[in-house]
Amino acid sequence: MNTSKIGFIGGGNMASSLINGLCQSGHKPENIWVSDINANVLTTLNSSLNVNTLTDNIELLNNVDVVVLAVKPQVLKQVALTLASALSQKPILVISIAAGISQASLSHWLGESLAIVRCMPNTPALVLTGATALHANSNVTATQRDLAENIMRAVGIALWVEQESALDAVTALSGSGPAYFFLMMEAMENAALSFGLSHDIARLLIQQTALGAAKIALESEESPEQLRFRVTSPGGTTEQAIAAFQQGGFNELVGTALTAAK
Ligand SMILES: NC(=O)C1=CN([C@@H]2O[C@H](COP(=O)(O)OP(=O)(O)OC[C@H]3O[C@@H](n4cnc5c(N)ncnc54)[C@H](OP(=O)(O)O)[C@@H]3O)[C@@H](O)[C@H]2O)C=CC1
Ligand SMILES: O=C(O)[C@@H]1CCC=N1
Repeated sequence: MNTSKIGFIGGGNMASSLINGLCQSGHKPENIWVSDINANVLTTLNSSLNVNTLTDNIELLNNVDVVVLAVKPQVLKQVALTLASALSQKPILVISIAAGISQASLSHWLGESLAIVRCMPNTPALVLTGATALHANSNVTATQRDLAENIMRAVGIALWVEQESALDAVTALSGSGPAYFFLMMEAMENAALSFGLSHDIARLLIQQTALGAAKIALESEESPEQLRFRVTSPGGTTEQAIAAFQQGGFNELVGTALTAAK
C-alpha cells in the first residue's frame, strides 16, 4: 500500500475521480490533501471521503510528499508561478494532469531542476478502471517514477511513454475517450426511445452492451474488426446498421474528431 502523502491542487472532475479511486483502492484518506478555490468541491470531498481539505495551495505543499496539479490548463500558469518559491524550498515530485501543457512550460514556471511527471488519466479512475499514460522529465528519479506510477496504477492501468508528444495523442484517445462512448450511448438511447422502448430498459441494455463489448474486446485475442464480423451476420440486421454508419462517413468522422481533440 502506498503510504505517501498525496496533494491535489484542484479537486474538480478529474481529481475527484482519482481521489475516489485511491480511497477505494485502500489509500488512507488522512494521507490525501486537496486544495481548491471552490468551497463546495472541498465540502463534498471532505464529507464523502474524509480527506484533508484546504484553500491554500502553498499550505498544501507543506503537508505532502507529491503534488498533483489538477486545475484547468487555462489557469495552470498562474497557479504554477505561485508555487515556484515554495517548491524551491521543498522540491517534491510534481505530477501534472493538465492537457496540452508541456514539460518545458511546467519547468519554466515551477523550476528547471524540479522532477515533473506529466500524465493523462481519465475519469474511469473513479471505478478503478482508469487508463493513464505518463511521461517523466530528466530530473525524475526511479523512486519518483515508481511513486507516480503507483498512484495511477491504484486506479487502473498505467503506462509510460518515452516521447512527450505521445501524450497529445493519448489525450485525444483515452483522456477524452470516455466522452466519445457516452456520446454513442446518448445517441443509441435517443434512437431506442424513438422506437418506443422505455428509458430505463433502453439505458440498461445500452450500458450492459457497452460493458459486454469492452469485456470481449479486452479478453479476446481477436481484433475489434474480427469481433464486429462475429456480430454481423451476412444479409442480417447489423450489416444494415454498419452500412449506414459507413455511408455516413463514420470512420472519417472519428478520425476528424480525434484530430480535433489532439
Ligand atoms: N475531466 C477529465 O476527464 C480530464 C481532465 N484532465 C485534466 O485535469 C485538469 C482538471 O480538469 P477537470 O477536473 O475536468 O476540471 P474542473 O474544472 O472540474 O476542476 C478544476 C478545479 O480546480 C479549481 N481551481 C481553479 N483555480 C484554482 C486555484 N487557483 N487553486 C486551486 N484550485 C483551483 C476549480 O475551481 P472553479 O471551478 O471554481 O474554477 C475546479 O474545482 C485539467 O487540466 C484537464 O486537462 C485530464 C484528463 C481527463
Ligand atoms: O476535455 C478536456 O480538455 C480534458 C482533457 C481530457 C479529458 N478532459
